[in-house]
Amino acid sequence: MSNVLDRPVAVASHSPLPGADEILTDGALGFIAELHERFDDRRKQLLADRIERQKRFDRGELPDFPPETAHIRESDWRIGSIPADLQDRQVEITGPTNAKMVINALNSGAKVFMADFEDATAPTWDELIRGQINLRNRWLGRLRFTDPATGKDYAIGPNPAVLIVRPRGWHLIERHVTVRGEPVSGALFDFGLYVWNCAKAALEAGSGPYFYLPKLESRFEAALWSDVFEFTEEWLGLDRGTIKVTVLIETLPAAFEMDEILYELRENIVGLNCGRWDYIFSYIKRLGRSPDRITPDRSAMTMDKAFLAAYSLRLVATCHRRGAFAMGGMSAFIPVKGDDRANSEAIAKVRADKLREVGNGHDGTWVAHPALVPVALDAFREMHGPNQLFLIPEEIPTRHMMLALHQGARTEAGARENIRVAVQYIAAWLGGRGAVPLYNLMEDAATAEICRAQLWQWLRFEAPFDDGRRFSRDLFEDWLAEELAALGDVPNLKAAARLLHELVTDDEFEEFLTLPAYDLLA
Ligand SMILES: CC(=O)SCCNC(=O)CCNC(=O)[C@H](O)C(C)(C)COP(=O)(O)OP(=O)(O)OC[C@H]1O[C@@H](n2cnc3c(N)ncnc32)[C@H](O)[C@@H]1OP(=O)(O)O
Ligand SMILES: O=CC(=O)O
Ligand SMILES: [Mg+2]
Repeated sequence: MSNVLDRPVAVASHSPLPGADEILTDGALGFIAELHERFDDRRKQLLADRIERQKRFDRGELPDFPPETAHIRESDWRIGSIPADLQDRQVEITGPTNAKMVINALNSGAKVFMADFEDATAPTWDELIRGQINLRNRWLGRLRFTDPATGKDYAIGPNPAVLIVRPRGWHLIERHVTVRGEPVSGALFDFGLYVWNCAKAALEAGSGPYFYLPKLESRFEAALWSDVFEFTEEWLGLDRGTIKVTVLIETLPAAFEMDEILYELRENIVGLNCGRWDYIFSYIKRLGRSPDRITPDRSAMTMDKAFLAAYSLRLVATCHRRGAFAMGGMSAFIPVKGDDRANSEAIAKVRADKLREVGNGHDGTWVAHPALVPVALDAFREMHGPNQLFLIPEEIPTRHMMLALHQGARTEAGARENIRVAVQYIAAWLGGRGAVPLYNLMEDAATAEICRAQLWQWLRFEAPFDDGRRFSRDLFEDWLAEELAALGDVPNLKAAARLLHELVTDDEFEEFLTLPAYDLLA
């Protein structure tokens, strides 16, 4: 069902969720319609530009620092002010927006909670709307939850984490809201609804409308966000620069425009973050058709080596020169239940990852689970202060280092793991869950993208494995069938397997697995 109003706004909703009418007001929908009318054509053009650029990468072009913006990289300028409650970003917990997790994350002892409508969320209408209601309730001081399974009551305690919201990337649409019959952008919907409903309440509470921006590919995409913010601040009567954002550098092209992204967003930006999982995915996606860039097993691509190490160091150097925070990223290890030894090993790996980030000069990091907050806080105590903005590394990784491929084997175990993880993750996503624990690792949209992208790349080149075999269509079909049989009766597994099969065997590389998956999402 949809209502098309004259000043175009349309909302289709499956079920009347309690509280939805309080956030989906005429004012909020009118504002989202304004965002759509003003900015959606540009969004679509920028997505088309990504595809054009991909054609050049496919012909062998490699990312480089744009010559036309050398003046931005070479001149001295700094970003605008950073609010008091964003000065200490040492440990940030991330997670989906359901009430229990929001409350647990706010109470976790982390400095910041990033409420995620992107990698950790399967964007069903109910999940999105409930998430927005929960975030608004946080600012209205009325967020509560009783777990029906345990009867336990949840409420926000003293000193909650600072709230930052991650809207979806530019590529996704929100099909339940249309303007002149066209679905609006998921990013503009998530951003618009939150900022409309919560900006003033957040400011009154001494915080502000803070966002993480995912999956940007260029300075032009940053400039689009900047214009969205300028318009929003004017529309809502906020001072210029009230909205504050941290941009994830999680695509290979964006890593070559970090200065430019900071510059375009200088009124609103406070830092960059190493979104390592999408970054690996982007490396495979953008350069994956080159036979000399066939990646090794996912587990061999670690942050201390090759293109990942180079980009972390370059991000620190770029940010600190401009007075911006250089955030680390997410270690995928999570606590292991019922096995003390495996748990200690997982914790030790997280600690080592966080100490590496401190050593690289990062100002803070991400964790996926409340039990990891003290581990990361302890590692970041090594910084001897709330941040390391004063630290400007002298050696800045070169273009060559930024493109260096990880070395390592491709193995049957690695391929089977990619199949198992991708298929189970897609099944969970189709069931409405965007982050899941699998084999003692946190898996979300970004990590699952790596799995399916590697399978596609290996199949395309019949990549050699360590045992002398090459990864062929027959092997893929056999291993997929065997892994599915071993998994047994998992909800949505058949649909997930069909989608994975299509993604891996198609000649074309699908930009995001969540695009075809969204068509299947109930
Ligand atoms: C690549 C990227 O983009 S990373 C960012 C996106 N990804 C994420 O945000 C993932 C966040 N993490 C999670 O979703 C979860 O921790 C998972 C899926 C990895 C693991 O989930 P589970 O195995 O169900 O967690 P587990 O059972 O250990 O949870 C124990 C308790 O901690 C809570 N918890 C777990 N993770 C979180 C979290 N990230 N935030 C808040 N609370 C959490 C649970 O709600 C549960 O609370 P309870 O004891 O009150 O019932
Ligand atoms: O969003 C974070 C990532 O690693 O991807
Ligand atoms: Mg990501």
